[in-house]
Amino acid sequence: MNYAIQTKNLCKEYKGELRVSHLNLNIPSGCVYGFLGPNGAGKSTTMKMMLGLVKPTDGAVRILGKTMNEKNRLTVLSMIGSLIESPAYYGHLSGRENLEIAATLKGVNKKSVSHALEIVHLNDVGNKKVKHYSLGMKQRLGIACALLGNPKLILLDEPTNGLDPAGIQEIRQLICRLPKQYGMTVLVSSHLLSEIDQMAAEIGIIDHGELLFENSLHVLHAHSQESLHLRTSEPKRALALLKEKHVPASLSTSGPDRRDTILSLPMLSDSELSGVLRALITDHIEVFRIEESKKSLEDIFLDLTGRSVCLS
Ligand SMILES: Nc1ncnc2c1ncn2[C@@H]1O[C@H](COP(=O)(O)OP(=O)(O)OP(=O)(O)O)[C@@H](O)[C@H]1O
Repeated sequence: MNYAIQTKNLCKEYKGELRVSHLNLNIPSGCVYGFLGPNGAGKSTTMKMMLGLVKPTDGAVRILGKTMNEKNRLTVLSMIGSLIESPAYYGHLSGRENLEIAATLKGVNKKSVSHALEIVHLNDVGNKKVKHYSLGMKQRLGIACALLGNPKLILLDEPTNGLDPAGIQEIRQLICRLPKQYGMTVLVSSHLLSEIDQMAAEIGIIDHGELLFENSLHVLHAHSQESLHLRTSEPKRALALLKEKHVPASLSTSGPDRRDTILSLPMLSDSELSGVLRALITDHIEVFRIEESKKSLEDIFLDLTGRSVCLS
């Protein structure tokens, strides 16, 4: 596989504490990679190390096939765009003028300003003063700035923080378009699994500086099969009966004091379920209630890693 970023044993220590610990990330090229973790997990520190803004205590960062070192740092960084902290703008200048200044500072052709404004859908308001922009527009301008010079890779640290739902939606759609339309790799961090779920193909989950999970989102979802839960008059006898019929079933408890014993089954087709119900009723077991449920991504994550992380 082709990787846009790989980190090898990447560590950062602050005041004697490892805040990023032996991180081995593998970020495939041409996708949106969601870098997830609760506040303080070490996401920003990791991204800053990728951008050479923070010096690793140990380990290495490989970007677009090159292991970053003092000699090649500037060449490597010229291939990356980033939005790490809230961008600062000149409010009395237009979005376009702000980008032109950024282009000059970056040594990028000013022609790329129009293209960047187009990608983030700000071309209509490019000549408006930034002080009149909404927060969402300012954030899109920040992404436009990251896009100057057509980088192959962009790093966005919590780009939807503080935005209203409409602004979040705009940024999300914009991020999803970047790999498809422009062949870019996007590394986007968030503390919200639900948000990453809507835009990333690959995810890495970090907590207390350690990588807990890295895989495609499909793998998480593959574990999220729906299941059926039956409340019956005699759960134990129902379980035995279904086992006899080779229906994979199990018992679990629910309710306020966990007093209700529930029969859980994998999702069945209509005809399979009607067969199960017929067997129970024929055996004089009453079925009071049937519910369908789907595991939340947090639950799946807990099953996979044995660790509970608050990502909602
Ligand atoms: N310059 C610094 N000096 C000392 N400690 C730091 C420094 N920068 C970050 N830390 C600590 O490192 C840990 C990871 O911080 P980091 O900002 O990377 O987390 P994060 O996952 O990006 O979370 P958030 O979204 O809250 O920024 C935190 O405990 C933080 O206090």
